Amino acid sequence: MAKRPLNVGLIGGGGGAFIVQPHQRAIHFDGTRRVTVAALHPDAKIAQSEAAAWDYPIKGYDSYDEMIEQESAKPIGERIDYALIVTPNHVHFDPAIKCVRAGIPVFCEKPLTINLDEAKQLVAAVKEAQVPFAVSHTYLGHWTSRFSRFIVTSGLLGDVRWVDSYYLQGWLAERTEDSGNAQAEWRVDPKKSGASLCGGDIGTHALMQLRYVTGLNVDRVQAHLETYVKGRMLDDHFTSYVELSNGGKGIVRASQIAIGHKNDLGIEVNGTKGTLSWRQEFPEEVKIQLPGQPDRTYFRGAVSANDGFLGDLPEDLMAEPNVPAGHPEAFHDAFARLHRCFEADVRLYNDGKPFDCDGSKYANIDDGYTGMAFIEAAVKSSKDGNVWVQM
Ligand SMILES: NC(=O)C1=CN([C@@H]2O[C@H](COP(=O)(O)OP(=O)(O)OC[C@H]3O[C@@H](n4cnc5c(N)ncnc54)[C@H](OP(=O)(O)O)[C@@H]3O)[C@@H](O)[C@H]2O)C=CC1
Ligand SMILES: O=C1CO[C@H](CO)[C@@H](O)[C@@H]1O
Repeated sequence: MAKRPLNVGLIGGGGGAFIVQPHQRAIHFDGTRRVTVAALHPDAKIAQSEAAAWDYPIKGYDSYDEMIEQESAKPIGERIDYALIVTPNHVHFDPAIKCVRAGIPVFCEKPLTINLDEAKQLVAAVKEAQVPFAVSHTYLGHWTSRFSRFIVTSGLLGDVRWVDSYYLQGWLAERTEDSGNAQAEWRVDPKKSGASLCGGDIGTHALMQLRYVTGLNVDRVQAHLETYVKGRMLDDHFTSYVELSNGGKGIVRASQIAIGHKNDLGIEVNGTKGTLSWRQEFPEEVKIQLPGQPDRTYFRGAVSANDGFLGDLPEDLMAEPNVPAGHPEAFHDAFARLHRCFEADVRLYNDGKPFDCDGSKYANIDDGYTGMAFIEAAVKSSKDGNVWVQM
């Protein structure tokens, strides 16, 4: 029997907002989810006019408070099945905790909050309410990220010795915030962004990629937060040396002043038996290098078991919906995979059944918390003279 499409409510996203658009496309990707309602703007009038002008019919709410109150009063099937929070960082905590307390599952943009105290409160609320909660670490949604995780965590590269996880951009190399760029304006404001600009905005993606692909945690961090563009109150360049939970080490680094780099997120893992490398700007390829052997490049869609390096491949990995090799998947596919996996947990939740939300398919509330703990530790380390700080 055809499934009832899940109803999604947007919080934020009016006007020329950015990340709402890839999300709403990804929500509609499978036909099993759709956007039905939205609180698109802090100003009620604008929120309503933006909703009325939306590209397909949605119900507009004056505010997210009104949306949460009215939607949570409806029965499952009529109300929103989950809320997507795509507001600037300082407007994550309030709508997220209100949704959670109202029993509404949340798909929240990263970083989880603007400080660790908010993150702690949110974790407690999610644990108490037992609702599915996703944090939007986009790049885990690439099939090749899943594949990389399998390769590293199954021990095919031996023990992890060193990891370089990075996210390099150049769009804030000048005072972009003075040129009417709304996305830059709030990101450079500590009240809206949090204690770190570059680390919070994109360093958290690099940290999450490291933790996801290796299955390891960061135990200690020693960081340099630097500001190259004059007049900024926050870092636009972020470098951290980290100790991993298996005794290995690595670098989690990010830059927004690296001219020429667009969204250059990537990871290299050096194990005792080989090296894996992956870059999200070329998300169809995973490179494996083994001593004394020619380099191997695996292309999504063209991976087969028992090829002399890979053993058997996990059924759920191979069963993930994708298109044949050579028809490239990218950013929107990654978002869609995250929403698809979240949908599965939301459906279980709606049916009163146990759901996973275990971090293997998308980042969960604990991952969001870890991102904030990492930023807090890195900021402290940098301020205190680049000392080691325990996570
Ligand atoms: N996962 C990923 O790959 C990405 C994640 N992000 C994250 O997504 C979030 C949004 O970033 P981005 O899209 O670039 O930001 P934008 O500034 O483009 O969009 C934010 C939107 O939220 C609206 N908004 C602000 N306050 C409220 C409120 N109280 N109620 C309703 N709407 C509100 C803004 O309206 P107005 O501006 O008019 O106030 C704007 O429409 C950030 O947390 C960012 O870190 C961003 C890019 C990529
Ligand atoms: O999380 C993010 C990833 O992509 C964006 C750019 O396209 C970032 O700047 C952003 O905040």
